[in-house]
Amino acid sequence: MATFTICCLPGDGIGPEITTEAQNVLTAIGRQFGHTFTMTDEPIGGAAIDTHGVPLPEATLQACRESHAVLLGAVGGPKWDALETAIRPEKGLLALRKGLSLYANLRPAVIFPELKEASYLRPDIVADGVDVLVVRELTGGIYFGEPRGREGEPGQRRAMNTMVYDETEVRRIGRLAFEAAQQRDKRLCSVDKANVLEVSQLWREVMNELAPSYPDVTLEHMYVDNAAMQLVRDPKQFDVVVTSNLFGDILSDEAATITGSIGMLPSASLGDEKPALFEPIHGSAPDIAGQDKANPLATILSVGMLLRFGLGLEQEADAVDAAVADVIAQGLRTGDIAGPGEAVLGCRAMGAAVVDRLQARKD
Ligand SMILES: NC(=O)c1ccc[n+]([C@@H]2O[C@H](COP(=O)([O-])OP(=O)(O)OC[C@H]3O[C@@H](n4cnc5c(N)ncnc54)[C@H](O)[C@@H]3O)[C@@H](O)[C@H]2O)c1
Ligand SMILES: CC(C)[C@H](C(=O)O)[C@@H](O)C(=O)O
Ligand SMILES: [Mg+2]
Repeated sequence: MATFTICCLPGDGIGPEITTEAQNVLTAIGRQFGHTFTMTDEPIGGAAIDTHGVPLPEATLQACRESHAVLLGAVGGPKWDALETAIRPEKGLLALRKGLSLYANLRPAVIFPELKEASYLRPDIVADGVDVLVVRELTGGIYFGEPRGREGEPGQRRAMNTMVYDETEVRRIGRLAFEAAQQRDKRLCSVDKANVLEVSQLWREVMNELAPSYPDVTLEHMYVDNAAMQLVRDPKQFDVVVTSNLFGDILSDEAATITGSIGMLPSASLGDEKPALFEPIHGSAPDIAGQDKANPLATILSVGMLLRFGLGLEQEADAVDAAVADVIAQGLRTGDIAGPGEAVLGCRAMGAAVVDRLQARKD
């Protein structure tokens, strides 16, 4: 029994809707296991631009630093699309990840047995299940490299981003990925573009240097273009995938096709220090915002990761994962994972169903 401070950042679009459901699950876990989760909502993204003029107010970053873990909904949306890059809502999220030194983003793509029909992949491909962990480097690469910006001459606009990795940055994400593979099926695939990019050649060298320290793990390398194809052609060949910031962003959205919906993919962003950050991999889904249509399960599964990786509460995390598995097994579906003719629940009803299952499992 303990008291934990959780800094919640609902953000924009569907962010507040899915965060509310995740907070209800956390409260239910607290009731069940005798913990107190003190949750405070802080502004980030477009919502913070509207109220504070910046996407990551200093007070938000400070509140995150003073918490045991951070739970984020999503940021961004058309309302802020015309803003210059420096103050776009997404900038706040990137500054938060960098500000908390969260260099490792774990994105598990697991197919629930009852959702095989919802998968975009052929039935024979997902028949035996799929379980891939994408380990995405999160605070380096082309997202943060210098120089960046706009230059050029009249009549010829030019823009620039730079992909940079230090060996230290590659080594620390590599270690984490090897260790993750040791806990799983002991297969690590490092994804790069070493046939073209210097940065990828360094990435590959460092991964190869690490390999002898993990003799139980099989390391292979794959070019990102091939990896994008193999992920949907034969996802079972992958156990843990480690890759750079941009490649990981793209491949993890692609991995969502395996599970049936991006609304099912949670994530944990970890550094060497606490607090860590937990968020669904999807965005603010402006097309369905405010309509009670969003799937809250990616955010609820992120609460599971928060309990496991952020607070070290394994049993509590297992309870969340089991409750989500139960509602899926019961046939409860939001619109994004519903098959033809299946009844569709809203975001609130799906969140409430998970809370009910937690209660039922306890009784
Ligand atoms: N971590 C984040 O906060 C994050 C991540 C990705 C995109 N974004 C931002 O979100 C905004 C919209 O981006 P986008 O449209 O490219 O990506 P998106 O992930 O928001 O939406 C892509 C598609 O997936 C659907 N979708 C997403 N989450 C869903 C859920 N929980 N339930 C059901 N359907 C869901 C949407 O309705 C949409 O059709 C942009 O401003 C983008 O920069 C933020
Ligand atoms: C919103 C954007 C900055 C973000 C990213 O690219 O990291 C998002 O796509 C994600 O996957 O979390
Ligand atoms: Mg993304």
